[in-house]
Amino acid sequence: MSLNTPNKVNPDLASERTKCTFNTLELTHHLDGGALKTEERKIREKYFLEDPELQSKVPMEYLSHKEKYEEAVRKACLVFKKVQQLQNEGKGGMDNFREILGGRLGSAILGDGNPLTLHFVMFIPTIMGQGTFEQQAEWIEKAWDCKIIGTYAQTELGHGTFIRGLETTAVYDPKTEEFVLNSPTLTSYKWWPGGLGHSANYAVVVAQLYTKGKWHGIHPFIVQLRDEETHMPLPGIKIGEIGCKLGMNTTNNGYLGFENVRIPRTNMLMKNNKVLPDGTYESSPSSKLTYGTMIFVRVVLVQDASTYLKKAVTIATRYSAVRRQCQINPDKPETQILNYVTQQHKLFPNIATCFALQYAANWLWDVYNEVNSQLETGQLDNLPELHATSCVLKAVSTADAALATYGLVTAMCTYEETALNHRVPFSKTVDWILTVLQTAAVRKIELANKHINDRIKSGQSYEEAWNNSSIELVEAAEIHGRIFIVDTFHQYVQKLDVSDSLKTVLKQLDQLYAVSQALKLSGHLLLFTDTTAQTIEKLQLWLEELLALIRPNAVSIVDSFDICDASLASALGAYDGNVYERLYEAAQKSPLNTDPVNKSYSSYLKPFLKSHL
Ligand SMILES: Cc1cc2nc3c(=O)[nH]c(=O)nc-3n(C[C@H](O)[C@H](O)[C@H](O)COP(=O)(O)OP(=O)(O)OC[C@H]3O[C@@H](n4cnc5c(N)ncnc54)[C@H](O)[C@@H]3O)c2cc1C
Repeated sequence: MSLNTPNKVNPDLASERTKCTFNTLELTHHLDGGALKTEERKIREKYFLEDPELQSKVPMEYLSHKEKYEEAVRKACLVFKKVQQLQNEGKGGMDNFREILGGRLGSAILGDGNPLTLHFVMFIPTIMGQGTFEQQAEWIEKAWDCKIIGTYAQTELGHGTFIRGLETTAVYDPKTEEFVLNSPTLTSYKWWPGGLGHSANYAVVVAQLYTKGKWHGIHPFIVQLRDEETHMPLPGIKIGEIGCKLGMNTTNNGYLGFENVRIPRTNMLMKNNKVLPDGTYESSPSSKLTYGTMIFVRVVLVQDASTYLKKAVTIATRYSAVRRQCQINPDKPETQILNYVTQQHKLFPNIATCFALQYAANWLWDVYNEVNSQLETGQLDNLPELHATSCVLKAVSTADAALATYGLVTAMCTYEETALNHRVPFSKTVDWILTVLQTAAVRKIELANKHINDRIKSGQSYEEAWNNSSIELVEAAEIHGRIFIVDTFHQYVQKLDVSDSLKTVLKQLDQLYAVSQALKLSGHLLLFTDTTAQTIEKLQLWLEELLALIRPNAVSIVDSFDICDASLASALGAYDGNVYERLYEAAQKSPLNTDPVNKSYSSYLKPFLKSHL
């Protein structure tokens, strides 16, 4: 089926599209970053999604765990060969990789994860960020050309969040100028890394460094895991896949143990810290630089959260326009479920969230690149702020996206100077919402800080007091993250150079996002600001007004995301809205439907039925 070429469009969906008050193509171009970017994206989608080799003969969901992995490796290799082909034709660039590895195109081809993603998302960036020029020269080309496939092995069975507690050891032996890697316990086994099970033959391994009998903390090492020809695990490498998980079952997450595995001294990534041939250790100005790759991944995750949410709301909004159920007026026919305000309330704030997260992700991407270039010149001042903002945005965006698809900044507040003690009378503006949310955030932090100090005065250590106050601290961080997203959305919309009709729609979405967040945080507003119950009521009415304003454009807004049917991979969300035909067609692909009577009938059901219990 070609991309987004409508068959006969469902009449309800067609009628929704006639109500649109703005130019959907203008919005598509705006979201893509310009008409040229839209064109490039469409060419890329056609190039990948219309390749018959990238389609599965039997839908992946019906395969066994092992078959799924094998099919995923087949597709992943083909995908990266095709990316390479694009690079060779001069059509390369970051966008190919971001689209293929990220939510939009990547998840369309490999919906349950790509076993080679870690190679591009973490192995290569870690070498680029933490390798010396010599190390980059040695490894990057091989890695780019996929002569080797790497992963990033940090987490251990017993150690996740607490990275300093990792147990894998790398002990320097100056006689041979090698590090000796060991996994002293079961809890020290690496656990989780994507592609580690059976795909990668190299890994960046994070281990505790010892040299001249002294411990120097965690450091990254490039370790060969498998023979480059036979792919057999090398001596001393204990490796496998961790098994079935709730999701991402084709990412080939693996485990890894070491028994006296020797690697050359030059395999320690030494841009920041060094071990000289005689074992002398030279440390970097900031040990925090080791965490750079994790920040990169968080930045990408915020973008992906927006992409996944766009897919989800496209499917849900189109289906809600097609599906008719019950009556609002008993003497009228069944109504489109999109007419129920509760359904609009489920959908439209999430549509607004797609925009909010995309603008926040754009901001984060720009700041990430800026801070990275500052790091090159040894300037570290903005690293903590980037770390904190990327953490909270990742947490808020993925949680909100997960809530919709399924069902910290630090205690040092940046608004301290705002001194918001005066009364701020209600006005139906996003600026008013921002002001009261900021006041609530400041007071929340003040209160958490007071509780930490009270606990310290009553004899608790600072760390205990922090842990005991951490519910409030996390809530304060979450409020801060949400204010940040509301603010970024609002700023973007103010500056936009688009037609008046589109600006009107984006302003409605901006307001809807802000009002939804204010209502979500209404408990804090009532507690910490002079917001009254009457004001909350006004916010609620404003929300309902916005839902009604957005209603006529809902289908057209999600159409503007321009996610083709092959990428949506949904019977309910296809552009033509022929949901019932598509559901029936999809059911026919179930392997259970190949035989009219399944063999379990004669084996179990029949004897059971005839046994006269
Ligand atoms: C799909 C997937 C892919 C992954 N890929 C990789 C990979 O490629 N490479 C890799 O190295 N790792 C990978 N990981 C591992 C991932 O980095 C860890 O899961 C993550 O760091 C959290 O560690 P944990 O799961 O051990 O949780 P834990 O550290 O055990 O934390 C469990 C919970 O305890 C609480 N907690 C822990 N510490 C604190 C604290 N200080 N304060 C308050 N609460 C706390 C939190 O609520 C947390 O959610 C992957 C994980 C998943 C799920």
